[in-house]
Amino acid sequence: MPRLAYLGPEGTFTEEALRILAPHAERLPSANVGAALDAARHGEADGAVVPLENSLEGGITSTLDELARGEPLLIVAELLLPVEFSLLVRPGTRMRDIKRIFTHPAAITQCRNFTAREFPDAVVVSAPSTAAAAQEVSLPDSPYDAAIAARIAGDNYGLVELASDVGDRSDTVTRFVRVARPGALPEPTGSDRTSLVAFLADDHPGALLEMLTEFSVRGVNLTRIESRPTGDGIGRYFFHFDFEGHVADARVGEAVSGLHRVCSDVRFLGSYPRADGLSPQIKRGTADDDFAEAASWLARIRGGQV
Ligand SMILES: O=C(O)C(=O)C[C@]1(C(=O)O)C=C[C@@H](O)C=C1
Repeated sequence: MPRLAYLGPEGTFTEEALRILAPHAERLPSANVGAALDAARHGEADGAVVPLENSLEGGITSTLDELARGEPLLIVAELLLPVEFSLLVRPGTRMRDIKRIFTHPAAITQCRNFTAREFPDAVVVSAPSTAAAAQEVSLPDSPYDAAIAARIAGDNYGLVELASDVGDRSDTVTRFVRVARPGALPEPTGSDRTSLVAFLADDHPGALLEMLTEFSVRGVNLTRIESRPTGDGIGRYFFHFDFEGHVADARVGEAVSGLHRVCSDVRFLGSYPRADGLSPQIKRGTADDDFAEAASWLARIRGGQV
């Protein structure tokens, strides 16, 4: 039975994602994303499940930054999970009593219209996770009056649901990934995604375009690009890329090795099956057979067979 670390405590959306991704795994709650990834890195867990991207908010920066540094980890699976937030209170609390709300920063952003409309004067404070907020609010002497979290977190910690589906959009989805220590990659399925982090060799006009060209000329479709600060000063950024295909596909392999040539560093974060099951459109001349045929043609002309 694999042991998987996750952003805890019990009742987070991440736990729900883990239960779906690995129903038989032993679940090890961690205080934050960094701790969950470190548990996987140091062998206290066999892997971890962490949030990576939200359909409203974009990349989950704590995860993006943690995956870009420290001992490398590989993404081996992904899951798309609809997220529905509830307003949870201790029994007896009424709407008009709510002055201080506790929740995860991602939930603060996703429920901004609701909190501004219903509680214009309330303070909304960041919690380590939505379930950590619910757990805290359940304490009789908590300084917070309400948590925004999954309904299940309310059940876990004895809270009452005062309002349901309080997110600004009812169709919000978070993408979660399962990571493992480096090892064999998941087999290509024909519906795969690859992730990596690329660091610029030097800052010059067109540097980003050079990276994008490596994908474009091989017909590799990007599904996410995100710049994150390196921390070395204003204007210094590195780039997260997600794109269609598996590194075993010729066009993807060529694009990744092209990036390796033009960047100072490329950290490969894995090739894994896509949760949505979509297959890439293969542009003319970029199928595996096209690359193989071109390679044998090149070998022939190099041998003087024209
Ligand atoms: O706090 C949680 O319940 C989490 O699993 C984290 C998280 C996130 O980081 O995006 C996951 C899904 C929601 O978008 C809100 C919070």
